[in-house]
Amino acid sequence: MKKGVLLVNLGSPDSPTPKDVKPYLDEFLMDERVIDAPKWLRTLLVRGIILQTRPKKSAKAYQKIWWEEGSPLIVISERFRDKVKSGLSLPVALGMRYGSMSIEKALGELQSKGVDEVLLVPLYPHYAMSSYETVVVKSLEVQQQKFPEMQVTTMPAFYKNPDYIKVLSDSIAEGLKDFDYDHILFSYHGIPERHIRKSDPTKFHCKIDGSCCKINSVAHHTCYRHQCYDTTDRVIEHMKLDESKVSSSFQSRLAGDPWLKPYTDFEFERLAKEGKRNLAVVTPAFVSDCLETLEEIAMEGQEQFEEAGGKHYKHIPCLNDSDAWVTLMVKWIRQWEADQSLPA
Ligand SMILES: C=CC1=C(C)c2cc3[nH]c(cc4nc(cc5[nH]c(cc1n2)c(C)c5CCC(=O)O)C(CCC(=O)O)=C4C)c(C)c3C=C
Ligand SMILES: [Fe+2]
Ligand SMILES: [Fe+2]
Repeated sequence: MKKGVLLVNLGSPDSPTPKDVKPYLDEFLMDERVIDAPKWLRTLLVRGIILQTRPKKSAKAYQKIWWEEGSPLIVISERFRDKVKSGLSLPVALGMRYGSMSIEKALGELQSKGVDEVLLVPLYPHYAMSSYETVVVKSLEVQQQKFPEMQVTTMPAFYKNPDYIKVLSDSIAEGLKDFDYDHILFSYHGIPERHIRKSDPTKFHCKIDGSCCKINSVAHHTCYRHQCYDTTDRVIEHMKLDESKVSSSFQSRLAGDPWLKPYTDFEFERLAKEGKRNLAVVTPAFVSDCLETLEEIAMEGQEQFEEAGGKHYKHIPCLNDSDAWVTLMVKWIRQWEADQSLPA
């Protein structure tokens, strides 16, 4: 069999205009793992309400961060793919869960190179039904329908892998080199609390009560909240940080039901009001900078923190196409190529 790699990230609209943002948001929010209501209700919510106003608002936000070459998330993911590819002798393709750079096109590219054994790499460190799981389900659906001769192996969420924690910690240390922080906020993308309960295979462990994520359980394999806190704890340990100067929060919520707390925007205010003057923010739920880090955190976050009395603010970039991150991905892929082993 001939091996190849499929990297998958979330995707972006084709351009930062309402005309292109609308179909992208439609595909994204009509995903039953993102808005998990019955189809009739999801259609009513998304097409009847959200898509009436959000494309215009989102397009404005995209315009603030858009690069000459295109969407930062796409451009960074392409640079990452190219660098990973140059460290390997097997084909590497990049697909997006939503938008025009589809998973189908990427698998087709691998097929045209004779690949029939694929390592699927969802570019998310943590498991959530709205990120990692939907990439896996969609990729397997496309494989079964269009490429039945292919075999697919999936890389697990790597949030606690010691090599990943080292690469993340080193990137944070680099970002803090010229910044005399008095607090570091780990801001993760939020999800509705309901999704945590839905993904709990025991159906009783995850109570989101402050302690369940610390008590050992099989539920942690699919508990996004546990995995986020675990990443923060491991970085604290690796970097020997003062625990009292670090906290975690969840950003980017949509209106409606309760999302994971504490909410990042409320934390900016709380930390400033508590007298924190110099705030560093790291966003480890994303491997590539994107709308949610470049606009919501780097731009809006700074404004919110400073308005509440904060003085100095620094967003530490994601791993992006840094040499250390590329080298680690190449190492994981080579291990799979050699003996099928996957990072744990
Ligand atoms: C950690 C990864 C992500 C999870 C989990 C996630 C859940 C999630 N997202 C929405 C709604 C939106 N997210 C949007 C942008 C966006 N989300 C992620 C990652 C995760 N989302 C990324 C990387 C991006 C940026 C994409 C880019 O092009 O840069 C958007 C679009 C922008 C906007 O209108 O705000 C929406 C909408 C939900 C509802 C959800 C879980 C239920
Ligand atoms: Fe999102
Ligand atoms: Fe949990």
